[in-house]
Amino acid sequence: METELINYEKITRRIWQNLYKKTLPALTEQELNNIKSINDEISLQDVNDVYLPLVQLIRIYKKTISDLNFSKGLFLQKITDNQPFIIGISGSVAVGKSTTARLLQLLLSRTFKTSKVELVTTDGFLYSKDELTKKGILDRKGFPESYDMEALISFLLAIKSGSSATIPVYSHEIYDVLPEKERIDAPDILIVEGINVFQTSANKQLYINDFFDFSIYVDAKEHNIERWYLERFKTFLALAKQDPNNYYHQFTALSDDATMKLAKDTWKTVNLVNLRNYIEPTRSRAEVILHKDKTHKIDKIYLKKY
Ligand SMILES: Nc1ncnc2c1ncn2[C@@H]1O[C@H](COP(=O)(O)OP(=O)(O)O)[C@@H](O)[C@H]1O
Ligand SMILES: CC(C)(COP(=O)(O)O)[C@@H](O)C(=O)NCCC(=O)O
Repeated sequence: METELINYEKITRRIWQNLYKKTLPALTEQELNNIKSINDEISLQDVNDVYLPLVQLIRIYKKTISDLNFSKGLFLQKITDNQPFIIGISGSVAVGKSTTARLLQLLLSRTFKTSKVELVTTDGFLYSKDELTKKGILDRKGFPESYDMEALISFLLAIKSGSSATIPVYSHEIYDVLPEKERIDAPDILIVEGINVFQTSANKQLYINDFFDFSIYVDAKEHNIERWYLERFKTFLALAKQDPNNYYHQFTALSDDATMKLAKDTWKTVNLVNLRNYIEPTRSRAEVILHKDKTHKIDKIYLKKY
């Protein structure tokens, strides 16, 4: 990885944690509880050492972009509307994108108290199971062709121009897109999380990246991500045990060995192939790469130099 990332400043955790000048007040008990409710295994040390400096860096980007837009307006002799600040988060299936995104949403809401911070995941833009079946790509779920990228771009266009918009919602429980949509009220800050957010759209006129004011890639070694995928699979099965409507319910009758074999096969033939061919190649589009060790602890941070 080192040789590929020559345009990044590599920052050790020890250096990074000292970049935070403690201008934000310490987290309250209530805020710590809220963070724990996102994922009770989350390390609060990571929140202090890694996420608070990250929020401070985002604050710098936000201010710089807002100043630039103001100056552009002066140049054009036009009053420009305040555009929402959009953050993209990518990385492998099961690397911890949603956990990172939800934590960031909470920390940004706390930092920008008067701002509305919304979070969307691109899973909702997957074609439905019926559509994937019709296209003959049901076994390609998560690959670029399985997403309606045009719809994702239309959504981002609406939000960037200050409008509200609706998004389709994906459910891991039913393993499909839900019939009802979710309304996203014009936010001040939007976080867009998904494996495909640094990929190009089919018509290539607009890149999703063009909408991002800040971007993060969550990274880890393949064998660690595989383990997290298998552990999450087991959690999904445990939750599905009492619920026959849950997609994972069908696997709860299988032996432990058989379920683990199934999950390992899915990882190897679908998600790992996707990671190597389509997700990891987009890593260098991120401003910041957060690298996690085997315990989910962030051990290295890379910040784009140019
Ligand atoms: N910081 C973290 N600390 C502990 N466990 C985590 C952390 N981030 C993710 N996980 C666990 O790793 C698995 C994958 O995380 P998730 O956020 O669902 O990944 P993604 O959205 O990338 O698919 C889940 O089981 C989650 O509980
Ligand atoms: C819906 C997904 C493409 C998106 O992944 P996420 O990062 O949200 O976990 C993925 O979870 C998935 O379903 N992959 C297809 C193969 C599998 O069942 O894991």
